[in-house]
Amino acid sequence: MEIWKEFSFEAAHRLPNVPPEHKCARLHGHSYRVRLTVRGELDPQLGWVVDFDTIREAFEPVRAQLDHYYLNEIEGLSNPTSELLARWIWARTKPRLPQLARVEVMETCTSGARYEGA
Ligand SMILES: Nc1nc2c(c(=O)[nH]1)N=C([C@H](O)[C@H](O)COP(=O)(O)OP(=O)(O)OP(=O)(O)O)CN2
Ligand SMILES: [Zn+2]
Repeated sequence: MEIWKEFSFEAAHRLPNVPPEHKCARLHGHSYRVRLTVRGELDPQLGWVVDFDTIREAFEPVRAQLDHYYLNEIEGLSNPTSELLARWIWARTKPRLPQLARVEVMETCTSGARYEGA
């Protein structure tokens, strides 16, 4: 079974590798949303896969590195596209949450990226 929990953080970024006339070459910000999906067996006694709070505890130190920062200044995020941000979050969260199955990053209401470890 899969369960998920959603988070949000505010951050600024620009995309350094797009043409200078591209809108994302300019500094701008997003209210990012992150959905973490965990896959596992249902505990018959507790009736859940993992406590939602376990997901929150695993992600919070990672979220704290992003919230209200300029993403381009963070190590490993010099080109902070949704795709690379999803991979960055996976690399830092998976060791803390081994059941993690999917990271989804929603940069706007209509755009996002999904990463499942490959
Ligand atoms: N594949 C990707 N394309 C784009 C990314 C990205 O990370 N991966 N990022 C951007 C920009 O950061 C931009 O801020 C978001 O793009 P977009 O969805 O075009 O944003 P809009 O709010 O302008 O979109 P609407 O068309 O108004 O829905 C660009 N591309
Ligand atoms: Zn953007």
